[in-house]
Amino acid sequence: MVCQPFTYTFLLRPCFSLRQATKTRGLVPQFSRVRYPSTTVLPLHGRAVPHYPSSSLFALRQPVRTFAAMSSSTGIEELVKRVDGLSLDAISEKYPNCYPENNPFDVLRAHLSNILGGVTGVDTNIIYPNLQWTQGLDKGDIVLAAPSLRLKGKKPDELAKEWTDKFPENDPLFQKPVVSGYFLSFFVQPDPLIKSVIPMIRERGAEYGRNKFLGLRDPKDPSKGQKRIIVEFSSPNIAKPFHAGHLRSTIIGGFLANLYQGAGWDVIRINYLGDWGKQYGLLALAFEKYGDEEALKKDPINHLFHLYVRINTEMTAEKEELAKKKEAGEDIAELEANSLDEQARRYFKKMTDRDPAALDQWKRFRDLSIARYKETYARLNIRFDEYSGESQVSEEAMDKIGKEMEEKGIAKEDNGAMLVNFAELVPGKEGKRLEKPIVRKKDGTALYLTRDISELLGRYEKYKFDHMIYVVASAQDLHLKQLFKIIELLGHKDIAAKCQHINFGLVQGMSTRKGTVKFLDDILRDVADKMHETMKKNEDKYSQVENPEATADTLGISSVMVQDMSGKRINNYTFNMDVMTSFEGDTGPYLQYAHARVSSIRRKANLSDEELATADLTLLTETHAVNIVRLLAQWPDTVQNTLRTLEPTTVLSYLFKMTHALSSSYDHLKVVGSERELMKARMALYDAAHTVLGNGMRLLGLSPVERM
Ligand SMILES: NC(=[NH2+])NCCC[C@H](N)C(=O)O
Repeated sequence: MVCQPFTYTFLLRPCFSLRQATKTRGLVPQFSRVRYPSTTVLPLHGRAVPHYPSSSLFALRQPVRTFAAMSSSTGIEELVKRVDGLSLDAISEKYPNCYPENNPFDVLRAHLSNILGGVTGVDTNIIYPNLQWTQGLDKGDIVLAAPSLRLKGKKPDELAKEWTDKFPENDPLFQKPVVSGYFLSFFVQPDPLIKSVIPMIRERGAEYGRNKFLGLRDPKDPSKGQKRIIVEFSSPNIAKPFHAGHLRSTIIGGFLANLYQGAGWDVIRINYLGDWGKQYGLLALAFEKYGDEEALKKDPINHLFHLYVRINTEMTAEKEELAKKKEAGEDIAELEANSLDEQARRYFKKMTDRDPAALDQWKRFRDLSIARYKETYARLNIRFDEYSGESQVSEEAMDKIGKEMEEKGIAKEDNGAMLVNFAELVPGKEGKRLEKPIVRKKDGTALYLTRDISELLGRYEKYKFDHMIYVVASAQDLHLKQLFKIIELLGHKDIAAKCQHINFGLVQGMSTRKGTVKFLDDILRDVADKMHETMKKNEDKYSQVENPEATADTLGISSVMVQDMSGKRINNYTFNMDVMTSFEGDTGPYLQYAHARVSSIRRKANLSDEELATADLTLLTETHAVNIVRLLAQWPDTVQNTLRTLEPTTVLSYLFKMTHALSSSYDHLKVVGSERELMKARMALYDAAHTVLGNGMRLLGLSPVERM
């Protein structure tokens, strides 16, 4: 299997090499292309006094006010108002793709750029995208690599020192930078950060981390509506096992759909079932022979699978038999004409000819299977807007496209079949790499690729999407490349450009305890059982859990999902039930435990919302408390960065950083047993952490548990 190289040069990492430093273009996704004229900033003993021209462009840009009006922003105002002349509107006017109402780091970067503009003499819009994340809190909150500003003449180390000396002594938001080589590390002043971030999280709740403006068609004018994205994922094949590839597609696709939804896109989730082809003719035959109505209704997925396996075994035996006879010189023409293979072909022909009885039968299989899939997806917090599938692609549409491909010289006849010889159509190596796929068989039937071509264009007709993501294993890299290229060759370069294949590696060593058949339900049941056993080991705790089965189920699902999301998508990983269900290490159960623990502190503290809202946050002075807040402040930026990496691990690594900071803080920041005011302040902090952990877990598709 050919794996695609991983294309993201940096994820959460700051630029620690010069090459990276000069290559990376900042942390904010460049969704909107609006660029604003650079403005004059006069640093005045740490007070940046921005000058904003009132050009007609700004007169047009009303949304800033709309943004502020749409979100209650008292928390973030706490941060902004510390700096004279700084305001939310001023920040979003000056810096592109900046949403300070949603993101404390946008405020911090804007203010820091304003200061550094004066200190370095470099345009603030060049500085802003070069302000990077740090590798850890000990390295600061923001880092700047001096060479990234591309000033000629002086050595980067010297520049870094010079800038540090010039940096204002008493800046309200930043301490003096720390220099190491040519890196300047900036540490945020704790007080304004704590007083803004905790209230901000309280105000925004589940919205903290979301940014509805990113998905607007025109960020300047919300009335123009949202951008639309189709996420196609899961896409199992009826009557065949739901294998690891489908599981990964389901997990990653569900996450991506949530991610875009949180960014304000109009998200359409499509499940493109494998439900068409000769094998479904064979399945129908099997049902005629051995089908059992009761069994079908009770467990359609398993029943159909067993029929499918049985008839396939028979068919293979029959084929061998025929081959032997043929070798022995017997005339097998008649036998062949009545073979299972031939019967299946004829049955499928009836289906494509829309024979009502044949179609009815097949539709029943499909509907019953979908009903069952839906139950399983619900356990994973997933629902689809559309169950599409290979069967839903119309023969007429495919005929039409087939003719068009022929007319345009894209598909050519070859031995009765139609194929696309990419080597003749696309110059260079790419043409060769795309190979020579068939789009019509000799007998006139369409193929997987043919159906995908029609389906893609049909979806565009129907949804006019701005973007479409296919979450499919990297084993199908070639298939999707061929698909997108054909769309392009058909003259739809614009549509092809909107399509993206999100691929992923293999899962190794996955089999259920009872056998090797890997239906999603079986996998989840096995993991839940295992989780249940683990829970039972701690008798004390176990006796306190109200509904251990349900909790074990949720924990089991979290185990599978977290293991899947731990590495980069393209990496293969080994399905290891012992590792994933352990409470040690960065696992699903550990993440759930961290969340439940904060809930339990809140229950024990027994403080009202009112008490938390009015807590005196100046009492949070310990390094542990400050560090938790620094991490909490990163959450919206992490989500925004995830829109660029499209990697669940970007979110997951953040969440684990958060859980580690929490677990090391408990001894230092006791809630129960502390003096009342301190108790309130600390609980307000932990409550904010609870919100952010929950938001992150839900974004990944997990169901956070309050007790376990
Ligand atoms: N549009 C697509 N081809 N999506 C992927 C479908 C995956 C296919 N059902 C399989 O199991 O391999």
